[in-house]
Amino acid sequence: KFRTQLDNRLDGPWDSREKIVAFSFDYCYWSVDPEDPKYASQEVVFQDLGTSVLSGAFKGYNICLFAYGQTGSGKTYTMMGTPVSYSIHKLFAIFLEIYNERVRDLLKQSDHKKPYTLRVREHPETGPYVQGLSQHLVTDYKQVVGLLEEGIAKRITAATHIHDASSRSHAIFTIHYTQAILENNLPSEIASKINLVDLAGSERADPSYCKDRITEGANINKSLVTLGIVISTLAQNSQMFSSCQSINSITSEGDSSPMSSHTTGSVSGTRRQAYIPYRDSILTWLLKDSLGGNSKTIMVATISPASSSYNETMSTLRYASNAKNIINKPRVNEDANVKLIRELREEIDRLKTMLISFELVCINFFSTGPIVMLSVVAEAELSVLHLDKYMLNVTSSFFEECPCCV
Ligand SMILES: Nc1ncnc2c1ncn2[C@@H]1O[C@H](COP(=O)(O)OP(=O)(O)OP(=O)(O)O)[C@@H](O)[C@H]1O
Repeated sequence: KFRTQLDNRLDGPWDSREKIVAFSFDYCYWSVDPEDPKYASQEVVFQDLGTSVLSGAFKGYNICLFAYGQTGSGKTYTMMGTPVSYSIHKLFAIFLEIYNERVRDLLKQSDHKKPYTLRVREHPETGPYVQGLSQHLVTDYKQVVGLLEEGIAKRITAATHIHDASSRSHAIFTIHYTQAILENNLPSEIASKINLVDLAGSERADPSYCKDRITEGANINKSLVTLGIVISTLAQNSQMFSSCQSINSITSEGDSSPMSSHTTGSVSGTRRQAYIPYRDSILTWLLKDSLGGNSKTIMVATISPASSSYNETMSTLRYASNAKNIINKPRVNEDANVKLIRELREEIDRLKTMLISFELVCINFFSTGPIVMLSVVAEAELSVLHLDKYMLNVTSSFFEECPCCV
């Protein structure tokens, strides 16, 4: 549990009352002074978060790790500076930045006289993607680091009041990881992706900045506001969903019939989920799946211990606290055909068991029945749907002829 103590003397020199605000998070790190015994190094952060990212991706889940926080509070350092070494097989990497609501490829050589932007499109099954983004094959960790460094060097930075080399764009580095496996003697593929998202720092508008800097700041703030709305709407929807789930379980406790829980489910279904404005910014559109869909998502909130950063710190903590209420629906991204074959095989096994139990019950009354049914099982290997049909036919004629049923 994280507990922060904030002094609101900043509100005015006359007010020295102490304010204690408590937030709960999964991990909390102190990394201000390396000499401090509580100091959390990059290795510690990696042990807690990085290893779960890698193992999740290895199991076939989409993973997203994104850093949110005030300018200069350590987002890029946390996201990009982790000194990890792990074995990598064949991966594809892409790296993009969103600057002033336009997407740029950070790994493609471009003619600087002609700044080009890429279009975001949405695939009905795989979701939003950037058209024409370069993909890079990587076979070892060194190459991943090389691409990261190359992209970071191309990112647009500028000096802010707090940070000399502040990132003025949101950056998304994605690793597509495909594993070929043999499951139940069937060749299969598990595809996952790891999204590392380094957001541009939030900062209050300063009228002393030049026009370009103000436009940049306005775009950064606009997309962070949209991200905030998306996160809080997703959190509300998730809470509504879990409260409906608990109402369902209470209602269905008194009635054991499967229909009753189904009916309650449809009642809860009538409670409308709020619309999520993903497409209001490129950032939220591209992170659609990571924020409220098929992804295990970790948010790293970076804050400054300076009392002058009180407002930004509170805003970041509220953001992160809201994000914690979102319930995502991660699933293993396996080959759809292999999944179907596995489910059909399971169904065949289930039906075979049913047939055997029929055989045991009726063997005394209808000696040829089991033979007929076993031949049906052989056919069912070709099509389970047909087996359902055959079963109905066979069992109905079976009972017509069965002496005890006549
Ligand atoms: N835990 C840390 N230990 C040591 N140095 C750090 C740590 N976190 C950040 N820094 C240093 O602080 C400076 C700012 O960090 P960083 O660039 O990561 O901030 P940021 O939040 O990404 O800023 P912006 O949003 O403005 O781009 C960098 O020089 C970085 O090396």
